[in-house]
Amino acid sequence: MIKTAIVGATGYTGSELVRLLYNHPDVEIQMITSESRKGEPFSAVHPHFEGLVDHVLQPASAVLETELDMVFLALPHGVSMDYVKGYQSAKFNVVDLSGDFRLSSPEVYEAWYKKDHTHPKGFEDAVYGLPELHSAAIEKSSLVANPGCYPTSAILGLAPLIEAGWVDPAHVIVDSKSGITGAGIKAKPTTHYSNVSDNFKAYGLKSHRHTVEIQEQLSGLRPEPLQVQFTPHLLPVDRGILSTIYTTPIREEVSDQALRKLYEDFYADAPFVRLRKTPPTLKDVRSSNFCDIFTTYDERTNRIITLAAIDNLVKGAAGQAMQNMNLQFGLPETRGFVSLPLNP
Ligand SMILES: NC(=O)C1=CN([C@@H]2O[C@H](COP(=O)(O)OP(=O)(O)OC[C@H]3O[C@@H](n4cnc5c(N)ncnc54)[C@H](OP(=O)(O)O)[C@@H]3O)[C@@H](O)[C@H]2O)C=CC1
Ligand SMILES: CC(=O)N[C@@H](CCC(=O)OP(=O)(O)O)C(=O)O
Repeated sequence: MIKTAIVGATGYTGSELVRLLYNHPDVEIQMITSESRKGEPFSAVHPHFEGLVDHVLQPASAVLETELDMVFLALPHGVSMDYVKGYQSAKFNVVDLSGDFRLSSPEVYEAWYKKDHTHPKGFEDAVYGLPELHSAAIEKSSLVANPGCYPTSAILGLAPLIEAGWVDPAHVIVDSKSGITGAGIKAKPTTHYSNVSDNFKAYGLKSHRHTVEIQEQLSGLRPEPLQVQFTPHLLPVDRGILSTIYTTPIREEVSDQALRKLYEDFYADAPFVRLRKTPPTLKDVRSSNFCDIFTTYDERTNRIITLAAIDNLVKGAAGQAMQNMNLQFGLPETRGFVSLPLNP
């Protein structure tokens, strides 16, 4: 059994990790931590786990005093980096759900996150945890930087087109919409009920930190300079992301049939990417680890439109983290995933 700790489990991704790991046949949830609620049962914080997961919440400092094989960090960015620094000589594997080690260098991080990085060495060790692109490196890594939710949908939607050189890399437009759990559990004006309910808005224009994450990952697939215009939006739903991606083909022959073949070949060994024949909806992937993709060519405008849908808490966070853990421990990527999409 993989003895596992979840650090920061009073938040949304932490509790989602517990929900998924509970059903994993090779995992024993050894420890769940919280600073703000330590000493209370996990199920007192998340009552839907009552009678299922009643572990007493430990302080995160207990991680280093316990025999563990696996630690998930479900902490805010800027907080995770110090934990990773403290785990340098530990024997367990780590998947960090924050953005602290996803980018190429501390300099790029500091430019986009507008904060200092306290553990630059982590960038040398961390592997970007998108299994569809980096499974071989993830298998060998003890520190995985789990991707952001928006980047997961955008990169999976674009990777086949970029790698094949089918589209103009200088003009890629990613228009994404996310449910409110993407913003974390802490109440803030932007997540206030009356600001979200019956409303819809764009935010982070020109400057959202996921722009550089998407750009860096896609740039690794192709030598030409790549420029992404990324605009996130907040939907009045609790979970789910739908990204609508516009690209301009630079090869002569593009058709729906050719696009389908390109994506099928690229994702031949990707069990969680479903190539859809119709545009996916959020509920088609809700609660599952699927990324559903639909792509089509519009002859009138000479554009390719690609849609990618994920559950931000599953494929966009906790599910992807469990998929990465499976790879780190030499298990099939799909091991332990039992939840089918929840629709309605
Ligand atoms: N929500 C999403 O859809 C996604 C989130 N992520 C990333 O995953 C990480 C966790 O996200 P999420 O679960 O949504 O976050 P939440 O805000 O819901 O939870 C974070 C938890 O971290 C703990 N924590 C420890 N130290 C601090 C601190 N100094 N300030 C605030 N909280 C602290 C808190 O628990 P306690 O105080 O009890 O210890 C809190 O419950 C983040 O880095 C986020 O960016 C990535 C992809 C998608
Ligand atoms: C709806 C919403 O607010 N979403 C978050 C992104 C969530 C996520 O994946 O963020 P990390 O890169 O920090 O892990 C945001 O835009 O900041």
